[in-house]
Amino acid sequence: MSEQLSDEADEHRGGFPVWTASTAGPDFGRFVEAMRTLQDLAVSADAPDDVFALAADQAEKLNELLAPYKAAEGKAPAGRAIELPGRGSLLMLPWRIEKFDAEGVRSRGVFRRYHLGGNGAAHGGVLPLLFDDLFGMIVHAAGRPISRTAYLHVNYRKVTPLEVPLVIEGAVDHVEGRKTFIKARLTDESGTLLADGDALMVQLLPGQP
Ligand SMILES: CCCCCCCCCC(=O)SCCNC(=O)CCNC(=O)[C@H](O)C(C)(C)COP(=O)(O)OP(=O)(O)OC[C@H]1O[C@@H](n2cnc3c(N)ncnc32)[C@H](O)[C@@H]1OP(=O)(O)O
Repeated sequence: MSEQLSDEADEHRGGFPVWTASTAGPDFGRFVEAMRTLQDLAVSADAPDDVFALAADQAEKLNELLAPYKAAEGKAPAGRAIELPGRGSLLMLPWRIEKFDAEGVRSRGVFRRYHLGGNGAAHGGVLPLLFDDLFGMIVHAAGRPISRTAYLHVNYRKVTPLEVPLVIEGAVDHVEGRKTFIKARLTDESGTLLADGDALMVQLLPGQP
């Protein structure tokens, strides 16, 4: 990430660094998808111990392969590969953005086995992650200065299923000075409301992390 911030940029970015999109090659996307499947299997496999021993050997080898390439924040393609689900970050939900403009942001995807909470439903903790990431994008798409979430409220209206195509959409509700108030809804493809949320994003002051 670039550390070269002009005074003018600082007014709109607080102490936030400048980000650039990743130019990762095609195999990065394949790697991320394989890792997502591995996450699904890591939380669902019921294998004999000798199979887990082999899996551990291979996972340790993979760690050895990648460890020399560990980079500072903003350098790795994860999180910056905007063409990939979840921007290529395993932390993010593997959803794809289909609308991104000043009127709002919409993305689609599924919760996978990795996101299981209990009795077939998505874990309650992953919904705020989905909403918070969307809220950050909404602020950016609306052309608001870089802001951080001051609060985030999620109403769980129905249990959220796994492996079912879902859509989340939200927009700026209103702005008061440094404060951007945002609302969003998570539905299934027939429009059934699963959760809705709202947040306050506060514009960073110059130098604020
Ligand atoms: C391409 C790049 C895209 C980048 C997107 C970046 C997205 C990043 C998203 C996140 O960072 S999420 C991470 C989780 N959030 C945090 O870690 C934020 C931690 N908290 C803070 O950093 C500060 O509390 C914060 C910057 C949010 C506000 O601190 P300030 O000292 O600058 O503001 P202040 O406390 O004076 O509050 C400013 C206004 O907001 C109001 N406010 C602040 N927190 C509030 C709250 N929790 N509830 C209600 N109102 C709140 C506060 O009352 C006040 O209202 P008024 O101006 O009307 O007086």
